[in-house]
Formats: sequence, C-alpha cells, structure tokens
Amino acid sequence: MSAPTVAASEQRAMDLLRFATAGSVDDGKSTLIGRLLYDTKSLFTDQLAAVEAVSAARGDEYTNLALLTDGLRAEREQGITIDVAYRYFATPRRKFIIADTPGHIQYTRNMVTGASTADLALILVDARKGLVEQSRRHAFLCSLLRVPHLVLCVNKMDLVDWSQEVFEQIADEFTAFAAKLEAPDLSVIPISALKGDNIASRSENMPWYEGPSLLHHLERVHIASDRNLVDVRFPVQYVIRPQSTTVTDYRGYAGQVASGVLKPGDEVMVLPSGLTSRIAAIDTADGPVAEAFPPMSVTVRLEDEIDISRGDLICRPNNAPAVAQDIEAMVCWLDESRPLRVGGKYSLKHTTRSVRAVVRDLHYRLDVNSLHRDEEAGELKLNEIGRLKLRTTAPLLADEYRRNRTTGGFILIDESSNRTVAAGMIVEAS
Ligand SMILES: Nc1nc2c(ncn2[C@@H]2O[C@H](COP(=O)(O)OP(=O)(O)OP(=O)(O)O)[C@@H](O)[C@H]2O)c(=O)[nH]1
Repeated sequence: MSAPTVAASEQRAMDLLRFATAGSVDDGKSTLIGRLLYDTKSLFTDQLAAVEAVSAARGDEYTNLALLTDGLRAEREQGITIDVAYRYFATPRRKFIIADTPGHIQYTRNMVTGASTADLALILVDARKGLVEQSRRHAFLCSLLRVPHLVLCVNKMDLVDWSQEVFEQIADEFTAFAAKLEAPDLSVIPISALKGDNIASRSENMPWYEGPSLLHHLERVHIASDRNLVDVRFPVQYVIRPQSTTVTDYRGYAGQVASGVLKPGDEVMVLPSGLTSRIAAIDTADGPVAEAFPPMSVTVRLEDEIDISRGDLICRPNNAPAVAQDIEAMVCWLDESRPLRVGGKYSLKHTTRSVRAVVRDLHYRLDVNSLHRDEEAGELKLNEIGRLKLRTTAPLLADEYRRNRTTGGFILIDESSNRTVAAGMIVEAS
C-alpha cells in the first residue's frame, strides 16, 4: 500500500541533478550559468531587465549573462571560508542545483566542496586556449571525488569559427588524459555560452556535431544507478529520547540514509557496539514509511532498547563497514597557512562522528598533470594531493570511498583555527 509513496519519492530524488562547474578564470562559467538560467526561463524579469540595461550601457553587443552572477561573485570576494555559490533552475524533466565553484587555482578547496556531492561535473575550457593545467587538475579531482559523470564543455566556439578541427583536438587530448584516470562517464560538447549554441538546443553553426545540447544531456544523464542501494549505512545524527511530552515512550534515531534501503522488520546491527535488533518503524515528517533510501532523512525506531549515541551507525549484520583506527587515504590539502606534515594532529570529521587523528605517514605526493608519484615529498602544500596513513583516537565506521562517498569521505579540521584543512577519501580502513 505504501509502495506508490516510495516510488513517488524515489522519482523525486531521481529528478534532481546536482552539478558543479569548474574551469579556469574567464573560461565562461558565469556566462554559461547565466545562459542556462536564461534559456530555462529561471530568471525574474527584473533581474533580466537590469542585466539588459547594464549590457546596453556598457555597449556590449550581447546581453552580458555573466552579470547575472555578479551578485554571487561579490559574496565570494568577502572571503567566506568554504565558498561555493548554489543556483537552482528547473525544466519540465528535472530540477537542477549548480554548485558554482570559482576557477582560480587557490579555490581548489571550493571545487572539492562543490564536487563532493555532485552527480556531474562540468569542466569548461576556452576553445582558443585548449586544455590548461586547471582543466587537468579539475578532471583529476572529479575522478578522485568520484563524481560519476563528467562533461567537458569546449566554450567560445564562436571565436574559433566553429571549427570542428579545434574541437576535436581538445576533445582527443582530454579523452586521452581522462583515460589515465579512473574516469567516470565522459561527454565532450562544443558550445558558445555567450551566443547560446548547443546550450538549450543544437547549434546551427556546428552541423558537424552530432551529440546532444548541454541541457538535453543534463536532463537525461542517468543518475539513479549511481546510488548505492546495496550497503545499508545509516549514521545516527540525533537520538530522540523519551521525553516528558505527550509521547512518553518514544525513542528513535534520526539521520540521513547514506546508502542502502531500510525497511521495518529488517534485522540490523549497531556499530561500534555490534548489538543487533530489528527495525520497528521508520518515521518521517510526513508519517511512517515502508522504506527509506538515500538521501532520505528519517527517524528509525528499533524493537529493542539498546544504547545508541550520535555518531553510531546502523547497518545489516552481514554487511558492515570496517570499525577502524588505521586509515589509508588520499587527501587534498586545503590550507594555505600551514602545510600537512607527518606527525600533524587534527580533528577528523567522518559522517556524524568527530575523532582526533594523527598523520602517521605521507606515502607520496601526486603531480596531477603527469600523475607522477613523488615518494620523497615531506609535506603537502595548498591544493596538493597525496596519499597518507592516519591513526584515529576512536574507531571510524568506514567504507572505501570508491564504494561509498559518504562513509568513505572525511575532512580534517585544524583545532586551533577551526578551519577545514583537508578533504580525504578513504582507500583502506582497518
Ligand atoms: N565570444 C565569447 N565570449 C564568451 C563566451 N563565454 C564567455 N565569454 C566571455 O568571456 C569573458 C569571461 O566570461 P565569464 O563568464 O565572466 O568567465 P568565468 O569563467 O565565469 O570567470 P571567473 O568566474 O572569473 O572564473 C566574458 O567577457 C564573457 O563575455 C563565448 O561563448 N563566446
């Protein structure tokens, strides 16, 4: 009886695509975002009128769509720590959330933040310049963060006479680089963000291009199968204890389903205690449900009263993550003031759990252009990526990042400044 409800909410979850934009300065990200908002009629008329007026006053030949994101840029320049601007738009087929990540090299941290939850990353290059170091770096980060879908947009095709040859050369070079990565699904699209070619509809200026327009691709890219519905992972965010309120005997565990499907009656195990019970009910703001799956936020009630705290994890007895204090991980260093060094101590935040961690070893630093591993490196500076070994003071309930982006990812926080200094992806936990 509750099946239709589940199908409907699953449908809703699938209808949302989160994507991140990346590229270096001036490749046209703001223009592209402005164009997507414009072509999908996601702008308020007064926003559009203001942009048209400013463009005319500046003598721009075209409506300067990049101006639409100027407000966002101003916020950005105030130096908010993790600084990703989110924009929303929708078409009849899907809703979209864009994480607009600034292109300058020092903003790699923002790119990491934006891409870590993205279904798709869109990397822009300027057709006149071709691939630059940033394009490779971003592609590498997307592969490291396991963003399942990657789109390279070769922009400003109008400035290279819509040349098939220029496009193919860039596409070939990028495809060759992506082949060296654990590359996700890759598409390459020639566009002109400014003029709208291959954005909402196929361009008449590039009849040689036979693929879909960008929007068509974004609307149809298949993301449902990217979700892990196999491994039940439910990190407990809050324990709702019996209160002296109307419902005196209520005890539930609230959180967001990271992966897998939970149903009343399922046998579950709680970590780190290892105690088992069965799910009595699953509650949501709209009432009880017959199933919960990612990314639903629910409250789980169990048949037995067991001692569970925030940071514990509910899974299935025959499919549990590692309960581990020795962590092998890839990290991207995000702190400009101090490098990462062996012996450094940090606070490590993993799902709903915070523990302390010490860096035991730095195995190598990776050059993202050549993919060369420097085993002699003694530190990681801003934006550098390396593989290291960490030891935590209390166990993590962890999976490999490749298997689970939620229970496989973590951040390191500097305790004195409370700043996020690294994003990490677990390679092995024991
Ligand atoms: N001719 C042409 N110019 C473009 C195109 N797309 C963007 N531009 C121009 O390129 C310049 C930079 O575009 P922006 O959209 O501001 O670039 P950005 O990547 O957002 O820049 P940052 O946010 O500073 O990294 C602007 O002058 C745009 O008008 C295009 O398709 N064709």
